[in-house]
Formats: sequence, C-alpha cells, structure tokens
Amino acid sequence: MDATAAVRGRGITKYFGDVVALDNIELNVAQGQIHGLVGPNGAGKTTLLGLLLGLAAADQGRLEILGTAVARTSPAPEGVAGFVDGPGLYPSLSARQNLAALAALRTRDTRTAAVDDVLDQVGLADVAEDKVRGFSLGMRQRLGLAAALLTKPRLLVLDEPSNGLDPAGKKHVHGVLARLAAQGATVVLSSHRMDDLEALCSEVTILATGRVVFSGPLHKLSAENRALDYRLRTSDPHAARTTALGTAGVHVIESCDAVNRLDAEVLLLRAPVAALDELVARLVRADVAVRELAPVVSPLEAAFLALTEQQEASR
Ligand SMILES: Nc1ncnc2c1ncn2[C@@H]1O[C@H](COP(=O)(O)OP(=O)(O)OP(=O)(O)O)[C@@H](O)[C@H]1O
Repeated sequence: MDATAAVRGRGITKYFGDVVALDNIELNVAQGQIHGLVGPNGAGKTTLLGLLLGLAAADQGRLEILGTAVARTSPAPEGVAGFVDGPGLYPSLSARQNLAALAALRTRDTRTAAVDDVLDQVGLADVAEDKVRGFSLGMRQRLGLAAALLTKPRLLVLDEPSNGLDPAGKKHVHGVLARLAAQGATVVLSSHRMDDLEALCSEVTILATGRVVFSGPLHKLSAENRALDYRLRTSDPHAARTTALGTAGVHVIESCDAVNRLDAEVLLLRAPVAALDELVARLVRADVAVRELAPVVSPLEAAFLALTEQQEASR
C-alpha cells in the first residue's frame, strides 16, 4: 500500500437486500487530506463512511485503512474515530460528563485536561456543565466532534458535520478540522453544502446511485471546460444583451425566474470561460462597464449537478 494513503478502497460493493448501496467504489484518500464525499440523497455516502468506521463490512472489494487491510470480521483499525447518523450521546449527562465518561471508558483516564481542551476546541466550554438534553443539533454535532477528538484520531470520519451549525459553530469546526489535517491526520466527511466542501477540502468524491462519478482535486472540477450559468450586470443592459447575442459560445438565458425578472438590469448567460472572456473584452471595447459577473452556482455545484444528473439519467 502507498505509504501516504490513509484510505484505499478497491471495488467496494455493499448490498442491502436488492439495493446496491455501493457499486464497485474506488477511493483514495492521502494522509493529511480533508476529503469530501458529496452526492444526492441515497447516493451511498453514509454507507461508505460506515465501512470506514467499521460499523459494517463490504460485501465485495478490498478496503485498507491506515495501512491495514480491513477484514469482514475485524473492527476498524486503531486511530479511526467519528460518527454517522449523529453522535451517540447521553442526554441526561452534561457535555463534560459525556466526554469524561467516554475518556474513562477508553483510557481509564478521568483527568479533565483533555476534556477541557476538546470542549474549548469546539467552542462548548461555556456550556460544559449543561445537560445534553437541552442541546441544539449544532451543539450535539460539536460535542460529537469533541468526543472523537479525545481519541486523537489519525482518521476522522464525519457524516454531515456541518448540519445545524450556526456561523460561529462552523468556524470552530472548520478550524478544528484544518488544524487536525495540518498535524497530519486525515479527515473524510460528507456534506450537502458545496460551499463547506470548497472551503475545507482539497479533494472530493462525488457519488451518485452508489457509483463514483468523480474523484480528485477540486480544481479539476472547476478547470473543466464546461459552460456555466453567470449573472451579468452592466451599465447598459440593452447593449450588453446585443453584444452577448453576437458573441460565439455565449447563450442568453431568457429567465422565467421571478427574482431575475424583477431585476431587469441582470442578464443571465450560459458560457464556457473562453467565450465569457471574449464577451467581457467586447463590452469593454463598446464602453459598457461590467459591474457584476458571477456564476449563479459555484463550479463545484455546477459539476455536481451535471455529473449526478447524467448518472441518474443513465440508470
Ligand atoms: N440499513 C439499511 N437497510 C436497507 N437499505 C439501506 C440501509 N442503509 C442504506 N440503505 C440504502 O442504501 C442506499 C444508500 O444509502 P445511504 O444512507 O448510504 O445514502 P446517503 O448518500 O448517505 O444519503 P443521504 O444524503 O440521504 O444521507 C439507499 O438506497 C438506502 O435506501
């Protein structure tokens, strides 16, 4: 196995009765990487994360985690922590008691220094003595992350860790994950939020109906020569429209969207980057000022929609 790989999956297949939840999955995650799993509902993300955590075994294929081949009967290798379907917590105990209980179970160590440190890292120090019963979803997610941190994981596996987080909570969680990765730990997480994945991950795997439709660096998705939808606001919408219609590769979208119809100054365009560059040059030559030019959805989201729609259509 490649010494720098934290996860290596080959031909991973998992069935639930007649349902093929994972279909011949290939997955490579380098050590120290934050790797995002993204895909529509039912794509297989939670199933795959569950295999990494040792909660279930693949029916076919070979999975190596932290240099160890995972056998059907063996638990996940040492150094793996995380959760799927929300963290398991005791509602009647406080945040601190939950963590102290876990620490005692795992290491027979009831000292509080490590507990205080992880509570602080996830931004829950102020509510350490509050019962988990009263915690919001975002607070539970942060406490689940704190519990995983207690084990000093070399591979952290998280199913939608951003679920329910407010901006401050998200900042804490992103900071924790980035620090972990900088220290050499590996993080594999799923999310439905493209902006989170773009902020955190260097590589992503896109799943659709149990198959990998893309896996690799984020920049490869955005660099692909695909036409995206853009909003264009200029000093002269009429001239901009005429120029756009006369520029090869640029398609003017006649919007039926109420928001854009109200904003008559905004033109919706579909174009690859090269055609867009040509349009901007023409607008400048025509003395039309470009006040806003932005993709309607991010390149990752556009790629995600295109790839997953293709896969769904070919089923
Ligand atoms: N325990 C189970 N029993 C039967 N079918 C299951 C089970 N777990 C998952 N599945 C099926 O396997 C497929 C993949 O489900 P999974 O939960 O992994 O998807 P997901 O990408 O995590 O979806 P979501 O975004 O909705 O969380 C789905 O068709 C689901 O119905």
